[in-house]
Amino acid sequence: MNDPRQFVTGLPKAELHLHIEGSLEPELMFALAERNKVAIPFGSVEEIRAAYSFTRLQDFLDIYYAGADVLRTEEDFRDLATAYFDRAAADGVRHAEIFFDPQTHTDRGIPFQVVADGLLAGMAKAEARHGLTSQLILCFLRHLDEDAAFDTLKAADPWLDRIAGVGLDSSEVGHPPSKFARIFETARGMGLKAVAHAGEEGPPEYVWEALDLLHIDRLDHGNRALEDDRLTTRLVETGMTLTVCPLSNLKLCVIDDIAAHPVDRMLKAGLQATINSDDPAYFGGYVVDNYLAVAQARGLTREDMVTLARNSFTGSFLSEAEIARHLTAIDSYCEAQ
Ligand SMILES: Nc1ncnc2[nH]cnc12
Ligand SMILES: [Zn+2]
Repeated sequence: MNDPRQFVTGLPKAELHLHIEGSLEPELMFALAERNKVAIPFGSVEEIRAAYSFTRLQDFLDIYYAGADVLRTEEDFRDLATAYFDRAAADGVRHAEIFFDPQTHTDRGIPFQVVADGLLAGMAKAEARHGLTSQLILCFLRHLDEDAAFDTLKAADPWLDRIAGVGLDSSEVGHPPSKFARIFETARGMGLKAVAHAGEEGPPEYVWEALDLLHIDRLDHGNRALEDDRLTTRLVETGMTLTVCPLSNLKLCVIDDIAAHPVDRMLKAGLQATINSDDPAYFGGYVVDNYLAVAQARGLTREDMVTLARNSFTGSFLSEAEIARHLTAIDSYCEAQ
């Protein structure tokens, strides 16, 4: 098969870095605004898309939190998740570990139950419809304080058997992982996995803190870890999975040009890099678009793409048996090419 898009689409893969609120496409934003009689500051879908021009993470976050205001009911969260899973399934995603930001909703008066049950309904539907499995990762907003994170974990208590782990997202610089050491310790003590955004805009020191203070199982982004050789060695030696998001890096100006993306340097260094879409509705592409963007810009081989797909399963929170089943599916796919 010569067409790279066809090859990458057919390649079984997992998506490990996806903010479900960041999959809210302008069309659905518009439809939900109408359904819920919520005023939005845009006259058309085109106007919304035209506003998606960012020079740094905070520009994006401001518009992303504003967009989430149209999400009001369980049905809205279910429809949001369903739209993402339908799109992901079309991209050959077999398993997804999705982030959600409960505080973005509870702070607007939307109960945790509405958010969680809506998303879980979408997840069940995706498994029935596409055989696509998924897990939920509850993210704490790092621009808020530790008490707010503890309140959120308490609100999540009845759902903890359906939540795989906790994460840390939002404005990175000025909000180091150390601010959340105690909540991560509590969450890990409850048996939850731990992930954190670090080294996206923040310095390598934040990645060190995520490792040493939050004891993360997976590192979200991690681009700036490459600035520190000792840190890179630590990540390689511990087999830490990095959830890398090329189009996000480009749109948020973490890199100036996609041709400067470090994913092949990461692979060459021995890092367990994976490819993900982060906030696809805002950054102009789903997971296959992200693979293809770096494949083209950095001359990745098919072998590299297979490595990235394999890493997405080995870095997932699936059981060993489930990981082995997906890796066998990748082998069978490659043999059939
Ligand atoms: N790329 C990103 N970095 C930090 N917080 C986020 N929330 C949604 N997308 C994010
Ligand atoms: Zn992210």
